[in-house]
Amino acid sequence: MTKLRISIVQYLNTAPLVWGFTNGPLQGKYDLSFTVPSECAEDLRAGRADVAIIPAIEYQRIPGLAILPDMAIASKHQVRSLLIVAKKPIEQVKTFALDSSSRSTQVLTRILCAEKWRIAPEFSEAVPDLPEMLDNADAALIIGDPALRISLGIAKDGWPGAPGQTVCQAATLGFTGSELLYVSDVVGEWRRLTQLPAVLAVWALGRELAAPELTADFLASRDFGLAHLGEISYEAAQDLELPEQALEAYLRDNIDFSLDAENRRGLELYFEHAAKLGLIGKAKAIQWAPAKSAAVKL
Ligand SMILES: C=C(O[C@@H]1C=C(C(=O)O)C=C[C@H]1O)C(=O)O
Repeated sequence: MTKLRISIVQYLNTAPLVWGFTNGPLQGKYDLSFTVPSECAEDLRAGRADVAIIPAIEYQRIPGLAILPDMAIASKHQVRSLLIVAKKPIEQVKTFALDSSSRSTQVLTRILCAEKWRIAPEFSEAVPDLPEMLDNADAALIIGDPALRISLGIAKDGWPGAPGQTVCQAATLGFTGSELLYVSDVVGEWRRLTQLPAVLAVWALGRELAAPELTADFLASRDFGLAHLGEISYEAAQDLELPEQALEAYLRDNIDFSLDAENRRGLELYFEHAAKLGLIGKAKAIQWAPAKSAAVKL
């Protein structure tokens, strides 16, 4: 039998979800590939993958999908790896470069601009290179490990600005075209707007493939990952050349790997806002893949 193909986000935040597949008892069972979130969605849409972790908004844009229950890349209060970096206070921003690896957070950013900051900047997409983005726009959205690296840098050298913002010298982030940069955490801003968490990514697959045994493998892989956060952080610290303790704190405190009731409410409200702004059609209800009644422990 050929192995199911799984398309996986290459950032650290997804490592716990797949640790059972990459470093645990389910190693070798599936055919794994790693890329940025926007490409994971394209892999599923184009049939290059059978299962993918997709930006949550893409569930609304790709027909015929089911979502695996109880798991996600979500964040309750502050995420640290989804950042808006602006050359001026956010209310004055007129041009905005959006990380082309992102789909979910691009939409969150547009919602925040329209409904929180009441600005209507001109948006463009760009590869995640902060100095280049800020050479061409007043503000930039950057996601994933490159954003986490920025967060860890400004934790040392920045200072608090307006509520939820950090201000730093532009030079701290390797940018010379302005004196100060204003950094906002996208989940922090979303939480202040809605009092709810943000769900960034979900496991999705074609409905015909959804089966309790498959859901059970993904849940078991996630639980195996959560039991090995120390090991995951140790390995990531070597790869990313970032401090192990800070990476472990990020995985424990900033990322939430569940789809609990509060996260599901956050996700539904997000779909409603996106539909209201015309970024998706009318939001469709979530079709869940079936699960076994009791979790399996690896
Ligand atoms: C928390 C994050 O969430 C990611 C953000 C995504 C998006 O903006 O489309 C998609 C997948 C997630 O892995 C992150 O990458 O830092």
